[in-house]
Amino acid sequence: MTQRETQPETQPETQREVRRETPPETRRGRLLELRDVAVTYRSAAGDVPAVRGVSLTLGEGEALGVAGESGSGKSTLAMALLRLLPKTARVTGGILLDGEDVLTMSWGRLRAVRWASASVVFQGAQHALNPVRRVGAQIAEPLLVHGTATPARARTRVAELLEQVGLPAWRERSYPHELSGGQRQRVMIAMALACEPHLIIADEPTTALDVMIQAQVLALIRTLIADRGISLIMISHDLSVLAATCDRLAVMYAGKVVETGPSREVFTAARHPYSRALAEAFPTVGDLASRMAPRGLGGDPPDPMRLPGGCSFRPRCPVALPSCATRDVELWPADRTPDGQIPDGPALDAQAPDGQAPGAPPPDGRIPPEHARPVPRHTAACVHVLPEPAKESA
Ligand SMILES: Nc1ncnc2c1ncn2[C@@H]1O[C@H](COP(=O)(O)OP(=O)(O)OP(=O)(O)O)[C@@H](O)[C@H]1O
Repeated sequence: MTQRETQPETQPETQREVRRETPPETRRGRLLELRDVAVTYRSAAGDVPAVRGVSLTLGEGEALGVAGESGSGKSTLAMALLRLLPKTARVTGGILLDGEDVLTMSWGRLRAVRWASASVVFQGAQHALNPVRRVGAQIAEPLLVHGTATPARARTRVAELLEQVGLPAWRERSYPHELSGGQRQRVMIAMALACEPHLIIADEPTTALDVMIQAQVLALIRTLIADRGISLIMISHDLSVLAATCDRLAVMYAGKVVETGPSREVFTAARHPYSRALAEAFPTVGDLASRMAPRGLGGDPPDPMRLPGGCSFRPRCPVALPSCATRDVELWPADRTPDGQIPDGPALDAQAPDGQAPGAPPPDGRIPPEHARPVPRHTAACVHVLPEPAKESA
């Protein structure tokens, strides 16, 4: 990077940094609603159920992180949002963007929606950018295709966009191979911003970058979406990156969302055993012990064509119960019993004093014994952590 190139302001990052949830008053309404979305690929070997009944909502100006291991269906879900999947994919359910169902809109309408209402930052800008076109022309393309700018205005706009993503205007004449990985990713972000969309879908936007550049690009994304009130769906296998960038997290396993919630809660006090394992799989920067011995996730994700019955995570789950072989994990709010009743006496959360480690019973014993379960906050709500679960015999 040359002296003339400006870097957007970055702040020191730690992998355990967790973004505070967007205050409710900044959310003006619901931008996106997924209703029971399922995606099945047809393949020579048979049908591959890549996404299995996902229902989610995204508020205006909200950032949602979708996490999960490789093969959990994150990219398939993200690409389904703008019907960017190959023809072998069959998508069912409802995808309401600004109240319009993406799955049933005409191709003409869909073309208008892409870039202008919602745009995508693909993983690996090296492959997403056209190698034989100057980056300025590529950033200008959505503006010209959508008729939102004349060629002269598009040129000015390209210079503005490059500056906003921390690149000098003269870079518009560069070809992708003349840029570093981080600079190419900035170009992708400039393209995504060009038509001032309401939603940006970022699929692993920093995966190919080194840690320092990753932090810069994440800080850039955070600043740009916050300044403009753009909603974000960010896909990553790295829960810590998502927790630092997004208001809410959705954790996917074997094509299903197994847990959603505010980033802070899902990252530091996950309820589902898989989310907990995923959060623990990443070392904490500054915590030598966790770096020396990061707790990997044992076993492999299941083959979507051969999913086990009941809970798909059961074969890898450290707290599986015999009943998990026949039914999925149920999560319920920490202040509710499994049948939805409010338990007698104050709930664990209500009683935990400030500064108290989540879930640890306070030393003064103010929590009635029946609520003081020795499990992290909200894991009290998970069927797996009710007192002394009987381990399934091998
Ligand atoms: N075109 C396709 N045809 C058949 N199966 C596919 C196709 N694309 C993806 N799959 C399968 O769908 C499942 C979900 O894949 P997907 O790429 O959405 O997962 P992912 O969580 O994004 O993984 P990664 O992080 O590795 O990109 C996987 O089992 C994958 O093999």
